[in-house]
Amino acid sequence: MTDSQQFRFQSGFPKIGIRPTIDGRRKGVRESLEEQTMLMAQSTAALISEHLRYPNGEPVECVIAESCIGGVAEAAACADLFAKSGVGVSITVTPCWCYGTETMDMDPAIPKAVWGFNGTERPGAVYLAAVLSGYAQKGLPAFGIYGEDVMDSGDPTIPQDVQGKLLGFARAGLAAAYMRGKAYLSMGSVSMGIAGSIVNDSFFQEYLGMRTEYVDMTEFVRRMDETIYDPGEFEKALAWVKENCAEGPDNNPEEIQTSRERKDQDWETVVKMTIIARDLMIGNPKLAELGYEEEAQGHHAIVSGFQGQRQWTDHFPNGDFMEAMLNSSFDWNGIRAPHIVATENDSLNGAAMLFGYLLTNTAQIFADVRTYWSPDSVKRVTGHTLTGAAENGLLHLINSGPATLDGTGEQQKDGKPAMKPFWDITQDEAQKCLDATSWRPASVEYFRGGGYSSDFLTRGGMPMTMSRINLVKGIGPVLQIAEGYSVDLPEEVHNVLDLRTDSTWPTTWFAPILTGAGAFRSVYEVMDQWGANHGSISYGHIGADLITLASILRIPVNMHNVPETDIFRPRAWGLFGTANPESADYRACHNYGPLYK
Ligand SMILES: C[C@H](O)[C@@H](O)[C@@H](O)C(=O)CO
Ligand SMILES: [Mn+2]
Repeated sequence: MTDSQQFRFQSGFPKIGIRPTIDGRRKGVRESLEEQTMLMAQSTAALISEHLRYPNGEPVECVIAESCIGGVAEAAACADLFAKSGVGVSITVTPCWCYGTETMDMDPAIPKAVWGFNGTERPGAVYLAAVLSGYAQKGLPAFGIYGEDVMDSGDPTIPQDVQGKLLGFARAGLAAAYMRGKAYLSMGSVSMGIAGSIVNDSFFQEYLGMRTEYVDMTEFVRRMDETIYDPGEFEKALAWVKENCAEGPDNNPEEIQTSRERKDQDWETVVKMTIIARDLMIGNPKLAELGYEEEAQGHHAIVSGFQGQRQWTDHFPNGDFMEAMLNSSFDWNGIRAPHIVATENDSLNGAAMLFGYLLTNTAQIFADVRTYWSPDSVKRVTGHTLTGAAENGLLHLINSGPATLDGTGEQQKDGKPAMKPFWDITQDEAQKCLDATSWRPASVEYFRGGGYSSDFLTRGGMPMTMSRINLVKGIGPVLQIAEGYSVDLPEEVHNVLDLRTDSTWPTTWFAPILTGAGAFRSVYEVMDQWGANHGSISYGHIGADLITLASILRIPVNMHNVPETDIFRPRAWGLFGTANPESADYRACHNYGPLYK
């Protein structure tokens, strides 16, 4: 990892705190349980560190309480240790009965779970039920975990179903803990009246624990004019771009095409914009060496958005190259963690991208949800009958070039197209993503200031999840989720459909999985129920993790196609009703309110 990457992660990562709770009765009971209880804590920590990684690729760290927790004094000592150690998520583990309210984790801002060993020699699951009733009574949502099958006392293994819940909770808890205290950086203001780019400080502050930072786009002009960037990096980047970013044909009517000279100048501008946007987000120690200590600090941004349209793009090259490169897992500095940047400053799509990124450590595709192509419409204009995952119709996901180049699908997992965490991406795969992308001179009617849009076609067969946050006055944020697949169309069919729209932009053909109910009755219905013009698309079926994260943040989910058996929310959600989990979710989120209010 390069220095600038380390610098970016300098504020460190939240740890997972493990709390082994125990029956406090000495002279027999406690002594007989110490070893088994501590072992549960150790094996939980080992499971987490083995399977989960931080955004810089290092294993997630756990902190185990110094002693088992048999009562309030030990609970308080553990809370002190956790506060000192940077613990952001807690998991309580026990094989036995313990005293509920005396041993519980009382910190309201820490996502919490309890694993009660399912044995019958000692009643871990009875403690679990008792302490969860305490959490419900005290308004502190907690996740409850116990295995389906009864185990023998002293069995040190973690059953598969318990592993799944521990890891699912830990992934979502860490995502919530990591975004806390970071910033959304709004570069510019509202783009073309898009409501999601009215960056809402209450949403970020109260639901995500984040700041909102705002810079005017004139800051880019100042930094370009006054050379407030690393000129050495600029030269390196420009040479790399000439080598690796092939310019595609100009699609503009001949009379409005820009000159070669202007196009070359645009390349220089978009490369500078990319470096500047990154420096604005995370800072750059190099700027301090150049005499710009304040600028070197950056805005502590974990996600940003660029207004672009219209004032900027009416005069300067558009933000597509900058957004696409920052969102990708590689650039002239090599393979690295993606930066999360929302186009058109759509901060609500940016927040969904952030969720997807923190849950998977992979890049996210930003796209317009542009067109529902029914099987009949495709047949009418191309003569082609849609089959396979696409048989019920397709959504055309396409925007003016901000999508991550990882979205080409040129990386592989088990020989199939994939998007991977940066530490699993090979040089060859990064190169293939670049080679599959051409940079088309921007459509000048839309973008008077020129620039370049990335043009690629996502490979089919990737499991994908599209999500989006919408703000509803009177409710607050709600999350929508659609799991599905990217789809390959025969080349001539793709060309006919793509040429009807802006063919200089990247396309993902997406087929949501239908369930036959609600918004997932049909592909048409999914498009019709989408709450805004944009979606964030993640590799993999991550709907269950998104639902767990949303419940931690008290954001209700208004549509999803995740199988009910995969859904994991705090135990108290069931106390709001069990026959209709969707409306119970709304009532629970409303009851608890935002996590940081
Ligand atoms: C060029 C156009 O303004 C596009 O950028 C527009 O279709 C959008 O992406 C709206 O979200
Ligand atoms: Mn858009």
